[in-house]
Amino acid sequence: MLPPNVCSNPNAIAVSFPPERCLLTSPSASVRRLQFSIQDKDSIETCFLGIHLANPACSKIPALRTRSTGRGLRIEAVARPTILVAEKLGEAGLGLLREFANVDCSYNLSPEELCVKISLCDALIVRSGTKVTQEVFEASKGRLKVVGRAGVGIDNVDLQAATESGCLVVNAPTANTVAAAEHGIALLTAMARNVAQADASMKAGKWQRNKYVGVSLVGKTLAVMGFGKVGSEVARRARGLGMHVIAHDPYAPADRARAVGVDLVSFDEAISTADFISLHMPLTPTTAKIFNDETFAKLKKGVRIINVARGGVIDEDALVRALDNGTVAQAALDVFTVEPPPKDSKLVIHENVIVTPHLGASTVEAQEGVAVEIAEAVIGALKGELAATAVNAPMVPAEVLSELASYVILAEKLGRLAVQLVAGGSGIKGVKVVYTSARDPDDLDTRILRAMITKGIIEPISSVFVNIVNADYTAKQRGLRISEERIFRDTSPEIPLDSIQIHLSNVESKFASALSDAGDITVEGRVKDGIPRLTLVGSFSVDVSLEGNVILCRNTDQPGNIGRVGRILGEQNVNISFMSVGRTAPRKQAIMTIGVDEEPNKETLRKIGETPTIEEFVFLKL
Ligand SMILES: NC(=O)c1ccc[n+]([C@@H]2O[C@H](COP(=O)([O-])OP(=O)(O)OC[C@H]3O[C@@H](n4cnc5c(N)ncnc54)[C@H](O)[C@@H]3O)[C@@H](O)[C@H]2O)c1
Ligand SMILES: O=C(O)[C@H](O)COP(=O)(O)O
Repeated sequence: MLPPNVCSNPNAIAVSFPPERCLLTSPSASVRRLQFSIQDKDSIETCFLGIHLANPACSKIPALRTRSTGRGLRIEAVARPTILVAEKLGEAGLGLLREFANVDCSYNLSPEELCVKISLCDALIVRSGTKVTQEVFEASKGRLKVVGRAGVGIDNVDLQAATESGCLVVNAPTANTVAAAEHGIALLTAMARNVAQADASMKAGKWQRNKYVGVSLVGKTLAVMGFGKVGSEVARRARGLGMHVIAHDPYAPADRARAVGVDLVSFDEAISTADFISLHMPLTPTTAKIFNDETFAKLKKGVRIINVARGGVIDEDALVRALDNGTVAQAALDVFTVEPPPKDSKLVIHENVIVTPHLGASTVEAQEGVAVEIAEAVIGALKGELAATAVNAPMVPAEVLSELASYVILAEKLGRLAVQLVAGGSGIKGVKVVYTSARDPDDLDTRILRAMITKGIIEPISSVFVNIVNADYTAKQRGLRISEERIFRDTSPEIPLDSIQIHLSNVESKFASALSDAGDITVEGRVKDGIPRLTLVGSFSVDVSLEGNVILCRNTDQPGNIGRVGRILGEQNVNISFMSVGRTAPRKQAIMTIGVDEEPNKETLRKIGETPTIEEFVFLKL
């Protein structure tokens, strides 16, 4: 049995053993070390099984993940992730999740129970009924990587807390649009014809034909507040009912509205001219209680209101007053400030109000669609893919990501390298990134590169985990100003980038030769044949693959230097993977860049430092 060595995560065991014990071979590199990160102790058997079955195609087995490191190929056997589904989800989505992960469907958890469970989960899927608060992120202790909102509204997820903890939030924004729009129309027509009240009356044994005379829709004005996905579908359907539709949305393009035969108007015009008002804006600090006493005072007397958006956009007490004084003739509500609303809610029991318990998205078709949409988004995010429906991270299309894949690695390694050149390792304030490219700036999305540079700079000098979600936030928190500059270079626009340069300003370097003429620590890299390479240190051109660890030495260019350093490394069994010499001129100042597979011990580094021809040197881990 292999000796387990328990690592810092209390839920994980890391087991390492030497190459000769490995049962795996790899097509691309020799295995030097094998490490299993097993997040759930109960899965150890499964992981070992996976290893015995492994063959050169091992990287295709989902439980095994290969990562190229300076020490060769690192293979990690990872336990299947655990996904907590905290609210009912369609079977098709659950099926997809179960193929990929351990799925724990636990509905109706109290906030305390959720906090206990979450520390054992990598992803959480909710609908609108679960509050994902800062406490939940804190309780997860960094394990929670993705929150999937099986629907549109993300007002029940604390996005700031998610971002701060590097947790990606994804939603399913399209699959319930039609269902919500249909429910809006159902409420509109039911309200106009008193369907719910008449039904209740008949069930109570009455026959009240005169009491339930309704109003017609044709020719009436409907104001759609929020002309997004649901709002525009409601508008389209209302036009089919012969209504005159206007809309208010400060962010919607007028031509999209015109295409549906709708005029975009101001908030005041919309609310003061409408016979019916249908709400379809999200709940945000700006829209919270946007319908209040002041607003109701501006409405056309006898207006009818439908809300299938969020309860919080209406001040519910003000609505009760407006209903009581006849300003609002009727309201049809699917959503409430507090859900479920209190049993004695004056709004719910009001005779001119019809209500449904947040059913907008609740059709069989919509729930199956939402379940698949969110399952795919969560699985993709757990695999490390950038989600197209990310709510708190830049959305980078898959094709852009695949095109930039090697540059993403380059960006992180350059950041990692640059920060290790700083004397003291902290106190960096200004980072300038210069991208040279033949592409038009609009055709080059650098957000992911900036995030990876930030990761490379911050992670070696802190315990913070940085990813694309929290990179900008973390940089800001640490007072790190990252500016970006594009330089046009007339190379092939087929290639997204020619080079990436990082400049750290106002810092001292432990390797003076890394300072450019302007006094900034400067490193530059390029991708050649898909391999990230270091091409400039300070003002010295070099050309080495950015793999493994690197020793930078400054010396006077003369015969014997390479041999001397090579011998010291060889004596300590440190394998040199590559070498490059950059010099200002023959026999003048030179930089020797040596890639090493192993990490030299202190004694080896001391010997290199004492070599008479070496003027300065630095060892950098990539
Ligand atoms: N009842 C339900 O079950 C149900 C189902 C689906 C969606 N919803 C809710 O409906 C709302 C709309 O969903 P969607 O998918 O159409 O979202 P969306 O993002 O496509 O549309 C929202 C629109 O509101 C606009 N908007 C933002 N602030 C505004 C403001 N101050 N005034 C006017 N418009 C503003 C935006 O520009 C956007 O066009 C969301 O709150 C969502 O949670 C509810
Ligand atoms: O925002 C949404 O998608 C709707 O309000 C649906 O919410 P639900 O998933 O809780 O039904």
